[in-house]
Amino acid sequence: MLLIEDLQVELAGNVILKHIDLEIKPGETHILFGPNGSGKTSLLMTIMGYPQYKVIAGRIVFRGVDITDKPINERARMGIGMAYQRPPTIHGLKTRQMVQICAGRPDLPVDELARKVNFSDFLERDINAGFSGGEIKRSELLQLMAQNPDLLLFDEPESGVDLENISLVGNTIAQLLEKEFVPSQEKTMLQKKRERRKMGLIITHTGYVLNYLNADKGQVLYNGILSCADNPRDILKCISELGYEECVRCTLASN
Ligand SMILES: Nc1ncnc2c1ncn2[C@@H]1O[C@H](COP(=O)(O)OP(=O)(O)OP(=O)(O)O)[C@@H](O)[C@H]1O
Repeated sequence: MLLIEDLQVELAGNVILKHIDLEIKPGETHILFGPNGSGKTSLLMTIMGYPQYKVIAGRIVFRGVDITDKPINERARMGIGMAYQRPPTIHGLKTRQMVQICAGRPDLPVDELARKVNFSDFLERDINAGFSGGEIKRSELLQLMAQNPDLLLFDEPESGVDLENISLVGNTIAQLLEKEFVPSQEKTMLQKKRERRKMGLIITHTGYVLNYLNADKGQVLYNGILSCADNPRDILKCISELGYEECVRCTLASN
């Protein structure tokens, strides 16, 4: 389980996340909505452990361990992985090598994994060098497939992806989160659902990803404050019809 309690985060002298409480149970996927600049990426980067996001109060607990002060590599080892919105280009490091590093083992069937996300032609290119927006998203997915973490953080995985590849991205995310399964005679759908352990936190503006997986909960981050918790499709409808401020109004009214 991921448990965030009363988290406050400062970036470049400004408090960008205020009193965040969040709980993601094993098997759950949460969706994070919010206007530009509201702090969504900052929340994911803080969970991942980037030191420039300074935790000034509160704590982050992952699988029962307080990870608030733990470095990124240790969090990754514990099973946290992230698909970034704008990952850096690293000249001199081939995509194939990066994928092997993510897996932590040299015998990974990289070519087989790459075929699944239509990325075979990019393995010998330097990581992210000249990749288009959509290619970056598939590269990020490939790295996550290799790492196979228990908590997956996705920062706008569908943005910039063309219509042909959107189902590939959506279905790959569903597979990574163990959402996709065919009910068998031995196990019912409910039994399989209960066995799921992967946790997900996905930032989306468009909500396309909701067409490919069943998300358990949606939340709105507005001005650094988590301000609504509801069915993600209901939140998306509310935002498209009435705007983000309505989510804040709902929260204020219910408190
Ligand atoms: N390095 C930085 N120095 C100063 N301010 C920063 C820095 N990085 C981000 N910010 C600010 O922190 C705030 C939160 O940014 P963040 O990227 O978390 O927003 P977001 O909700 O993910 O936005 P978007 O939907 O546009 O991706 C913004 O006001 C942003 O300008």
